Amino acid sequence: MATSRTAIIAGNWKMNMGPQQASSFAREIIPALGRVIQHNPSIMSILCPPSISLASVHEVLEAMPTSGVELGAQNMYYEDKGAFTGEIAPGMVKELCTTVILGHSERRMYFCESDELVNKKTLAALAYGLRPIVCLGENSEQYDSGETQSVIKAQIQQSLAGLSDEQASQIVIAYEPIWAIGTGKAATAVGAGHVIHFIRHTYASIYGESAAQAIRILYGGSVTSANIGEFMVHPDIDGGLIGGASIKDDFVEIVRISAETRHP
Ligand SMILES: O=C[C@H](O)COP(=O)(O)O
Repeated sequence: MATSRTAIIAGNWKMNMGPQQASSFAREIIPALGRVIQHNPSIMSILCPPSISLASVHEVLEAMPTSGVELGAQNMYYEDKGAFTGEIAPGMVKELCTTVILGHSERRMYFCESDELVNKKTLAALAYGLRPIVCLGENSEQYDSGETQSVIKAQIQQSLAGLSDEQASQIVIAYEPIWAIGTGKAATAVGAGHVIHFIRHTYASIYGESAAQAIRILYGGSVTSANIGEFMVHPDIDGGLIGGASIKDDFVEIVRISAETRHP
């Protein structure tokens, strides 16, 4: 189906690049990203450095106001403020960012984040006018035993519960099969497209067809410039959440190829 959804290529730098390195990498890639985006309004790009490096990348973006590149955080807490040592609040993120990644499988795995917590964070992000990129995905055992759809359905029902009609059209979902993250074994575009189609269908059963058609659903897991084109031509896939390749020059190439191959 033809879509007017603006594609998103987001770079999740994970725990790489402190403020100085982030600033110098940002100065290197933002002008090149800006040139691609300015010629292709159907695509947007979001850089998500570690929280300690957000301010330094923000400073670079402020010096290049026409680039169109946006800034995102990799995580945040849901409370407004207070005694939550080590956490950052939605309002703090909002001062610098448009976007926040929530419920990444590494947060779920290493920091015991539940769907319930991801849901609280998602509602808080929306309340603050942030664009949440909510991550979903099955692990390799679940994939092997054919549980992908039931796992994904439960994650949607719990992580994305309680959205208002307006909020339901604003979120972004990233489908990231855990077995594909950082392994070099990306899902096939057909396989990812199939699950993403299921995500949209499940979402429609909760929030209606119009919201389901409005939201962007990205694929993530071992995406590089060598395979992004295959995902971007798929009609159900609205972009990518890029890990390892987002901290290399390859990221610019990924955005360029995405702009050229985005399905009509
Ligand atoms: O958030 C990004 C994903 O975890 C994908 O990471 P990757 O591109 O290194 O496989």
